[in-house]
Amino acid sequence: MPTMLEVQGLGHRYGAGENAHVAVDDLSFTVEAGQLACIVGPSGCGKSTLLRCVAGLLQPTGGEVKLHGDLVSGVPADLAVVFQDYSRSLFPWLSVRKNVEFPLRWMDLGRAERRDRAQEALEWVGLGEAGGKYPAQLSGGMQQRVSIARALARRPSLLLMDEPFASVDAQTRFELEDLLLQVRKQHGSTVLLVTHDIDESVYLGDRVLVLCKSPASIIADLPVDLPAERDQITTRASAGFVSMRSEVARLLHGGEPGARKASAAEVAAADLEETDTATELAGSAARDTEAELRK
Ligand SMILES: Nc1ncnc2c1ncn2[C@@H]1O[C@H](COP(=O)(O)OP(=O)(O)OP(=O)(O)O)[C@@H](O)[C@H]1O
Repeated sequence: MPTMLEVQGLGHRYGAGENAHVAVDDLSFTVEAGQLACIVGPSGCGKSTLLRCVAGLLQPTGGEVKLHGDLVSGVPADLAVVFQDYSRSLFPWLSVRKNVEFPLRWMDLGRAERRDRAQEALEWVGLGEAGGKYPAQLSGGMQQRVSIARALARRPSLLLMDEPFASVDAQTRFELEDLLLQVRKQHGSTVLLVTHDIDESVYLGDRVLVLCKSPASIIADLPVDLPAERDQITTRASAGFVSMRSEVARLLHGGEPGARKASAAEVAAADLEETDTATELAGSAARDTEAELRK
């Protein structure tokens, strides 16, 4: 696959002199077209700063970012960002459809095509019937779906997501994660997603880039060796998932990269945990379904 994104020696320092704060330091990686790469790191390590530099929203103080080989010096037209806080990124006075159409005004599209694209993107996220509503009439999870539709309507080459599911409840989070996997499969999207949630990074990613504490730099770049088809119950309970999750957790807690391979005993323990977790998750899914049916 061709390289979509190249980040080379990226650094960002806020302020100057005695008050300077280095948030990102000499960070390099590439993302191939069609890949879903997750960046995981502790709170405050510089994840959002990194993403803002990649998005062209912030001028890095060192290094460079290239999209399709072109230097990023402002927000590229074929890049879209989904932020954590949907309540601040949607315009409350515009209908859902108008919110999705809004960024299309800066593209060379007629009114009818803008409307069609917005409707199509709303259908991709399961909100084809909600175009006439206003954000306040939707749940938090639905509002975040609108934000995702708005990003997708631009048909970006690269979708950047900054903690996109951190402001919704656990059940909605699972639904939105699966929505992302489904959209990504249908459209072959290239995604760079930042999260502090280890499980989410392993569940979603083809690759997990682990960042160290501030200033952000990459301590490991791990391929996720799990089947492409993922499922909230069986994938999360699988031995491969459990082993990968422990590895990322170990690295985040200061472990040496590449120092560990799962032992037979650990895999056996993970298998036992797999059975317990699967039972627990199946029970919780059944309780949620019952609660839904009682409504
Ligand atoms: N505008 C700013 N001016 C000065 N320092 C800043 C600014 N924005 C962020 N920082 C600092 O840079 C560091 C990295 O911040 P950043 O928001 O990128 O981290 P993060 O990993 O995304 O955090 P979180 O996971 O909590 O959202 C933090 O120490 C933060 O206080």
